[in-house]
Amino acid sequence: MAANTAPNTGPAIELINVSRRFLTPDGKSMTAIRDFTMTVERGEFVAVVGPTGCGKSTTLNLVTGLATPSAGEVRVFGGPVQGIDDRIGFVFQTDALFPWRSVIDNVVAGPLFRGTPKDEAYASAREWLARVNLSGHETKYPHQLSGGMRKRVSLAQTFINGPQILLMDEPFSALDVQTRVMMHDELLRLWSQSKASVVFVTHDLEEAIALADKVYVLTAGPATVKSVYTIDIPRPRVASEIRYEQKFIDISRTIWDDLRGEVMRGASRDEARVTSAAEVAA
Ligand SMILES: Nc1ncnc2c1ncn2[C@@H]1O[C@H](COP(=O)(O)OP(=O)(O)OP(=O)(O)O)[C@@H](O)[C@H]1O
Repeated sequence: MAANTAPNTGPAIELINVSRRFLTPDGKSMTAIRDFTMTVERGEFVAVVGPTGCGKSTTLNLVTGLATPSAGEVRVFGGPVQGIDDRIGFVFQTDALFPWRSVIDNVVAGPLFRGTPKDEAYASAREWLARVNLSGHETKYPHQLSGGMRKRVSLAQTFINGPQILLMDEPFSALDVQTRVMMHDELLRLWSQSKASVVFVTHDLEEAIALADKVYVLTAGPATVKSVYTIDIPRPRVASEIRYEQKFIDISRTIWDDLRGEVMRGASRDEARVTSAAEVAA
């Protein structure tokens, strides 16, 4: 496979005054993101929180190239976004596991696709499965695993490719609370060894604070950056414990005071939409 010749300077990700508009089914223009500016430094963990439907996933799609900006500029390692970039890995809410493949065959898929020799690829997959505590489960199929185990397979499947940027869109939101907190510690451990730059989209403010170096609070749509908070809680962090610390509670209260207004604004707009739709239908 050809070496990646994309530029490799500057911060990991820059969104500079980006706007993104979509056409609605009735032909009107709808602005999902407006004048959005965000910088993710190399090795930085950034969390993005905001009301439902405000435009969080669209920011990730702009980085992957799945969406193109209507105005402004998106840069990855100093260069424009051009097609699929093999330096970027993803973990989404729904698993991207092939149900017909065993656990190890799911994890090995990336390296084999990139041309890694078979023995080497399988050795690496076994190693990554050990790192996410799934040794002994290699030959099982996804349907035989719990939600948390499937998520750990997803992490191994992503980290095995050595992504320099990791985009995560509500990756743990389908898990129960206890499993989710365990996954936070798992993710922090893998991330601290990988030095990847992360953008983690979530509805869960506590999750954002426990994991991130910086938390971006977005406005109710169209999404703009309302505030950016630096989370000065030292690392390594134990996500399952720091949420009981006074400093964590104080940070949560400050950011929630800021976010609450946007959540209420988003909710009252949704309500108005439902009411007017009901009026049209009546
Ligand atoms: N391809 C598209 N075509 C038309 N509209 C779109 C498209 N993608 C997103 N939108 C709209 O843009 C807005 C923002 O969507 P987006 O999925 O980015 O929000 P979100 O904050 O991630 O949502 P949620 O919190 O529900 O996950 C929404 O109103 C959505 O309907």
